[in-house]
Amino acid sequence: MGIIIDKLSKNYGNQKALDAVSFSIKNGEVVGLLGPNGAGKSTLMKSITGAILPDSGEIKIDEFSVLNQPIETKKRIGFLPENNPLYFEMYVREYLKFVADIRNEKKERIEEVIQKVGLTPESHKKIGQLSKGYKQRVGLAQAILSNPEILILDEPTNGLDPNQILEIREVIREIGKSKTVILSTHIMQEVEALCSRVILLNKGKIVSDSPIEEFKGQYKSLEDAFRQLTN
Ligand SMILES: Nc1ncnc2c1ncn2[C@@H]1O[C@H](COP(=O)(O)OP(=O)(O)OP(=O)(O)O)[C@@H](O)[C@H]1O
Repeated sequence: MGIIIDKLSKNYGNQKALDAVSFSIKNGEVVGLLGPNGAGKSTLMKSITGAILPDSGEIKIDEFSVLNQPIETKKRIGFLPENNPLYFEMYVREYLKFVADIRNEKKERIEEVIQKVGLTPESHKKIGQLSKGYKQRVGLAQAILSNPEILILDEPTNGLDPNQILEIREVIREIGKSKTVILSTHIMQEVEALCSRVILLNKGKIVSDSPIEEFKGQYKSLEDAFRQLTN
């Protein structure tokens, strides 16, 4: 059970984005996916969600294949993409109802997720009127709407101010208690605060995969590890 990734490769033309990446994740793990710009993190995350197709290799979610049983695998995943695409003209509840309708979720779930991500004080507004931190909460709300087992969060705190970073982190920590989470970030403190395991990608390959304590034990700091392994 969990996620199994086997020899996953993806090229964009001549650009190798993923090069025979293999690893597995057990249910309940919170995995930090690190790597320099262009390392392949988003490509890996989008491949797990089924949003893009790999050139070769296989991904299984529980016993289901992302390629051959996409409905089963998509049901199990909540995804917050990089840059959090949202409909700015929609009101918060209108948007979440739209998502709930697409996914056949009960209306009651909307109020539950609004509360869970701390959106209540701003939930009467149009999405375009929200601050970046609150927009991010809307993105998280849609990701957890169907109560998925797995959450994939692509740079969830990117561009937020320090207060909002801490608040969103707290929301992720709370949600992550009962889910399998893969999150990408460039903020090392975020990995320390949230993750039990670190996978470091460089040029489409895994250059390190270990429990956070082990990873930290081998280097002076996470920044030091990042520099040494990706330079
Ligand atoms: N649609 C695309 N067409 C062409 N090349 C792409 C496309 N998407 C990604 N790439 C390339 O594939 C490589 C991996 O990109 P990817 O976005 O997965 O990296 P990343 O680790 O998420 O980077 P970042 O930290 O900057 O978000 C990069 O060289 C990127 O330019």
